Amino acid sequence: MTSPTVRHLLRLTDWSADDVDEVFRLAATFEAGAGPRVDGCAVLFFPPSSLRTRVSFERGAALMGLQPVTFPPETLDKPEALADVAAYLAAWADVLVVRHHDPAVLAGLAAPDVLPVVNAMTADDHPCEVLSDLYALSRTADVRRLRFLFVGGDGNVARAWQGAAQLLGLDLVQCCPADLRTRDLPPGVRWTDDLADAVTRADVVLTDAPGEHAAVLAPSQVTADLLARAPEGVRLAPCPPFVRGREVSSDALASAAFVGHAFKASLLPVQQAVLAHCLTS
Ligand SMILES: NC(=O)NCCC[C@H](N)C(=O)O
Repeated sequence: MTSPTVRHLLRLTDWSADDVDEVFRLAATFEAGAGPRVDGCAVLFFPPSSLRTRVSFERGAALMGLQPVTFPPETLDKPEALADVAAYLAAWADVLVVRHHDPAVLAGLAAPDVLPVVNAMTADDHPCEVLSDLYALSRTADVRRLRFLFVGGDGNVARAWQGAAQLLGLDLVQCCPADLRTRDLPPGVRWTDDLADAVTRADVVLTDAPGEHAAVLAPSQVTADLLARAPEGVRLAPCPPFVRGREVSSDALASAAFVGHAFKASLLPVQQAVLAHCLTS
């Protein structure tokens, strides 16, 4: 349970739909160059492999008045209690943005409620990524009326979409072989292994890197032929880093359905909005 005075973003299901609406409202103001200014310091933890989320958090923080100070996540892997780390950092920092594989590290930093902790990806969640895609979609559609098809097995991006579906009542189907599916799907989220059928009812097709399951997921590659079976106007938003010829084909990425590059531009205003929302609680 978090204190009412410190708002964290550890997982989307800790938030309310009103929080998401407020983040989208704030994101629109940041996009228009009129977002609130929040002077202070954001301490970020990112591995060297991070690209998009790190650039957009660092740039976004700087633009809104927060000085970004970035460390590798291993900085948090010392025997020192995470509550002590948070208590010391709170003297100079206003918010922590953390990418770390272990969600317990984020929970440990958040537990003393001395400053907000924002999840920039763990092994089992990625809320900012999904908020960004939903914001991009919300600019032209009512996301609650769209049908989402996640093509891929259990994982952090799958679970982030499932959390969003649970919170916002989204129509979401996971499509993958049975033994890769998420076991504890939230109420309302469905599973199928029939991709050719499921795509006929998909307005938004989502993917994630297959990790160690590339071979078994190869038949689930999203191709232009597959997308041709989808309703008109279908959008393909693969989670980067995607690989042509693995979870998506080159012709799918060259098709009009592909919105990936354009959608990720929203990481900047959405993450600024998340920071502002957490800092103004
Ligand atoms: N765009 C990103 O922030 N990357 C998401 C990578 C998700 C992938 N399942 C991973 O854990 O590396």
